[in-house]
Amino acid sequence: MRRKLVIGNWKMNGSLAGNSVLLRGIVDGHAAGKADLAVCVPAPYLAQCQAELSGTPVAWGAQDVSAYAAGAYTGEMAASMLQEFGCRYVIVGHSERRAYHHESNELVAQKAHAALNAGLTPVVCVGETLEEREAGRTNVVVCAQLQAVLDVLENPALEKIVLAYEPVWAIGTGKTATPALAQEVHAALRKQVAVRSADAAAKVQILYGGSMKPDNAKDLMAQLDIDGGLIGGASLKAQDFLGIAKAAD
Ligand SMILES: O=C(CO)COP(=O)(O)O
Repeated sequence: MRRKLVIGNWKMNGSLAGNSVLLRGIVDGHAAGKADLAVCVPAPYLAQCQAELSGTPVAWGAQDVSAYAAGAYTGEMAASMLQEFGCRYVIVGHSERRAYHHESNELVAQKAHAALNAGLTPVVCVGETLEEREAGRTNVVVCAQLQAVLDVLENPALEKIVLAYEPVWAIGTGKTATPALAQEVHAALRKQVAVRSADAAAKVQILYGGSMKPDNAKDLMAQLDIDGGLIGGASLKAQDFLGIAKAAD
C-alpha cells in the first residue's frame, strides 16, 4: 500500500519571519495520519528549514536542481548542495520552469538523474496546457514528458522517484481537474511506468497538483492512482495545508 504524500510548493514566496510562523504552524498542527508532509521552499530558505524542521516529521526540499554535478554554471545549484542542507525532495520540471526557462523533457530527465545520484527524491512534474487538452493531446504530452525520464533512469532508481501530474490550466486558476479526469491521467502514467517495471509502477507515488484545496482534496485523493498532492497557493497557509493532509485520512 502506497502512503500518501502532500508537498507544499512555496514557489517564489516567503520571508524569514513569515516562514517561521508558517513552519511552526505546520509542525504544531501536524497529526500523524496517512500522509507524509514536506515543503519545497526557495533555496535561500533551505538553511532555515534545516534549522526549524530537523527532528520534526516534516521533510523539506528545493524547487529546482542543476543537471550538472559542479563547475562553471552560474546561478545553478548542485544536488550535492541541496543534500548538504538536508533536503529529501527536489521538484524538477515544474511547468513554470518548462514555460519560463524553456526546460526540455531531456533536461528535466537529466535533473531527475542528478537528484537521484545525490540521494534526493526528484518530484518529476508533468502536465498539459489547456490548448493541448482541447486538442486531445493530454496523454501524448504527459507520456512524452515521462518517457524522457524513463529513458535515463535504471530500474532500481526508477522506484525512488515521485511523479506529479499538474495540468497547467489548473495551476493557480481555481479550476481543479475533476477526480475522474485526474485519475485517468494518473492511471495512464502508472501504466507507462509498468511497461518498464511492474514493481516500480506499484511503488511510485503519483501526486496531483493544480488548485488542490482542503475541500476538494478528499475526493481527489480517494482515487486509486492519486497518492497525494503538490500544493501551491494552499501550502502558504498552515491551516489549509494541514487540512489537505488531513483529507488523506
Ligand atoms: O503548481 C502547483 C504546485 O506545484 C499548484 O499550484 P496551485 O495549488 O496554486 O494551483
